Amino acid sequence: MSYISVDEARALLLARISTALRRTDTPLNEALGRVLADDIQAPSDWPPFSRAAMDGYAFRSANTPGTFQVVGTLYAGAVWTKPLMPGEALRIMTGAPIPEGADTVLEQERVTEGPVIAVLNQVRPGRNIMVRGHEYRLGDPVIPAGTRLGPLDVGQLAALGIDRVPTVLPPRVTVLSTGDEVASTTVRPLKPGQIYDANGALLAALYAETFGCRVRRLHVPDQKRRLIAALEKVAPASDLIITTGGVSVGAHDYIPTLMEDRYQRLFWRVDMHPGKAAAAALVHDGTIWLGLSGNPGAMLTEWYLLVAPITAQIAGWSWPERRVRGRLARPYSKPTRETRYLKAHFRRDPEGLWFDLIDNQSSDAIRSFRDADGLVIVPHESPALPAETELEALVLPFHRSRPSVLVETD
Ligand SMILES: Nc1nc2c(c(=O)[nH]1)N[C@H]1C(S)=C(S)[C@@H](COP(=O)(O)OP(=O)(O)OC[C@H]3O[C@@H](n4cnc5c(N)ncnc54)[C@H](O)[C@@H]3O)O[C@H]1N2
Ligand code: MOO
Repeated sequence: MSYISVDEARALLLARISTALRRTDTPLNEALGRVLADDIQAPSDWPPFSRAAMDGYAFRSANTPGTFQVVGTLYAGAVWTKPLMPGEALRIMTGAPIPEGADTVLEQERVTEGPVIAVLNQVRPGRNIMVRGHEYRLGDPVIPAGTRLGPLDVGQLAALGIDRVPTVLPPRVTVLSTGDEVASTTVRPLKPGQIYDANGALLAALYAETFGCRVRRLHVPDQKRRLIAALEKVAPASDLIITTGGVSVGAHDYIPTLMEDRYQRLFWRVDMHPGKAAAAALVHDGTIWLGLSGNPGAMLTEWYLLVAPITAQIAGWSWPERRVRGRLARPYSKPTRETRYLKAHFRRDPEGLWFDLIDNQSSDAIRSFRDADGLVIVPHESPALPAETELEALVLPFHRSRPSVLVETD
C-alpha cells in the first residue's frame, strides 16, 4: 500500500487553490472574524481635533499664574468660534474642542469657580489636552491586510469612521456526512447499529470558530448515486466539499474509486495514523473534495494536518502551525509503520518539556482530543521508543476543554 507524506498531500492541495483572493466589501457590523483584503490607512487624523481631557477651564498657559475672565461654556459637540484673548478662560467640558488661543486645560477642582477664576500656580502647556492626531495621522497604517478582524479592530475602524471594509470572501464549505448508520442528533431513540453524526457538528463548529463561517451540512446514505447527486448539486457553490466516512476498503467504501473514475483524484492514503485513509479529488471546475475518515478522531487529525491549512489559504491567511520539542514521559511500545500523531498532555518541569501520552488513542474517540494539548509525532518506521525519547509535537490550537468559570455545584 503506498502513502504520500502529509507535506506532499498539502502541496498537492495548495497547488489547486487560486492565489487570487475573492474580495468583497463588508459592512463593518458584519466584519468580525473576516480577513482584511487590503491594508487600512487612517482616513484622517485621530482624534480629529484637539479636545479637553477633563472638565475645567481652557486658557493660555503663558498667562499663569494669573486671573482669567470666564467668557463662556463649551460643551462636547459644540465649537467655540472666537479666539480666546490673553486673560480670558473658557469653561470647557471633556471632549469639547480646544478653542483657538488656548493651549491648556485646568481641571475645575483646582479653581474656585465664578465669573473670574484665579490660577495660583504656573500651568504647563498641553495639560489635559488630547492632541489632534496623537493616535493616528492621516495616512498612517492602521491594520495590515491579512488580519482576521477582532473586536478591537472593529472598534478601531469605527473610531476612524470606516463603515465598510475590503475583506476576503469566507470559504464556502459543504460537509457531507456519509454512512447508512449515521443519524441526526434529533433522532430518538437510535435504532440498533446507528450512531449519531458527530463529524458534521464537529466540522461545523471548527469552521465557525476558526474561520468565522457557516458550513452547509447534509447527510448522504451509502449509495454511490446519492453521493454523486449530492456532490454535483453542492459543487458549484462550494470551494471545499468534505465527506466523512467511506474512504477505507470496506464493501461500501466506494469513495476512493469514485474519485478516481469520475473526478480528478489527487491522492488517496496519507502517511498519518490516525487518518491514513484520507483522499482528495477535484470536482468539476476546481471544487476541492476531501474524503476524510468516518472515525471522528481520525477525521480531526486529518482536519488539523490537511484541511485547516488549505482552508486558511482560501480564507487569505496562513495556518499558524506551532511545533515544540519535548521528551516522552513514558515508553511508547508500538513499532510504527505510518507516522503517528499521538494525543498528549504537555508538562513542563526544570528538566524541560514532557509529553504524557493519553491512554486512549483510539481513532473513534473525541474525548482524548478534548484532553490533549497537542499531537506528538512519531516518525514512520520507528521501533518501540523508550522513555525520554525526544520528539516533536504539534500544538493544538484553542480547543482544550477545561472549565474556565467556576460553577456552583451545591
Ligand atoms: N480492512 C481494513 N479496514 C479498515 C482499514 C484498513 O486499512 N483496512 N482502515 C481502518 C481505519 S484506520 C479507519 S480510520 C477506518 C476509516 O473508515 P472510513 O473512513 O471508510 O469510515 P467508515 O467506515 O464509514 O466509518 C468508520 C467509523 O466511523 C463512524 N462514523 C462514520 N461517520 C460518522 C459520523 N459522521 N459521526 C460519528 N461517527 C461516524 C462509523 O460508524 C464507523 O464506526 O476504516 C478502518 N477499516
Ligand atoms: O484513518 Mo484510521 O484512523 O488511520 O486509524
